Amino acid sequence: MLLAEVENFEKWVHETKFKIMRPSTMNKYGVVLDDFGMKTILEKLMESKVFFPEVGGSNLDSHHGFVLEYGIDRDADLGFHVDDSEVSSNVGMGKQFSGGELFFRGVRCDKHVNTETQPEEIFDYSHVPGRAVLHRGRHRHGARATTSGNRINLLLWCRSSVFRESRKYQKDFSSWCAECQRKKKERQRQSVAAIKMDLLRREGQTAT
Ligand SMILES: O=C(O)CCC(=O)C(=O)O
Ligand SMILES: [Fe+2]
Repeated sequence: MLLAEVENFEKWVHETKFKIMRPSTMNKYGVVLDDFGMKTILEKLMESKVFFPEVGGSNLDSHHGFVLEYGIDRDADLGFHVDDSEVSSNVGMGKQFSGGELFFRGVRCDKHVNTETQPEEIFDYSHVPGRAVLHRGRHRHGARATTSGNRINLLLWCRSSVFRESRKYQKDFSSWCAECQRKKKERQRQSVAAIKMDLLRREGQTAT
């Protein structure tokens, strides 16, 4: 039913040449669900989530919900990005398609968003219609080209104003940014090595 609504809406937009807001600057197609009466149901969906508390997942209080369509006459793929969300839900809605795999490449804070991907962070996923993928908004990802058929997805970007406010005063995001975590471990390793060196040096001095 939702897909029929989306199709009708797209047809109407095409026929009337009506200018609508697309879900984000990355999409030429796709519709924002709040625009056709789905605000309350999306709020309920968002409130039911308690995943990813380290990125505000237990304090979600606003959302951006939309449907995306890929394939011939629609968008082909989606470039590498992070979402403007704390937690994102991505539901595969069909239809018949090939291609369109999602690729994930590690969670990053603003400062480290363009840093190298580590081998263990490479994760590709072929979306199955009817299944939802839930991920941190800061988990870098993209969607490969849909090579045949139509791929349609329901996206819900969930945000937490409390998390966003608290983030302004922090520098270290090692509880969720993999690069902050690596840097912190490296600092700890260096400081342990320096202490060991110092102890050895002092032991050497007392022995002579
Ligand atoms: O097409 C997809 O499955 C990915 C969509 C997405 O990542 C987004 O809209 O933020
Ligand atoms: Fe995304």
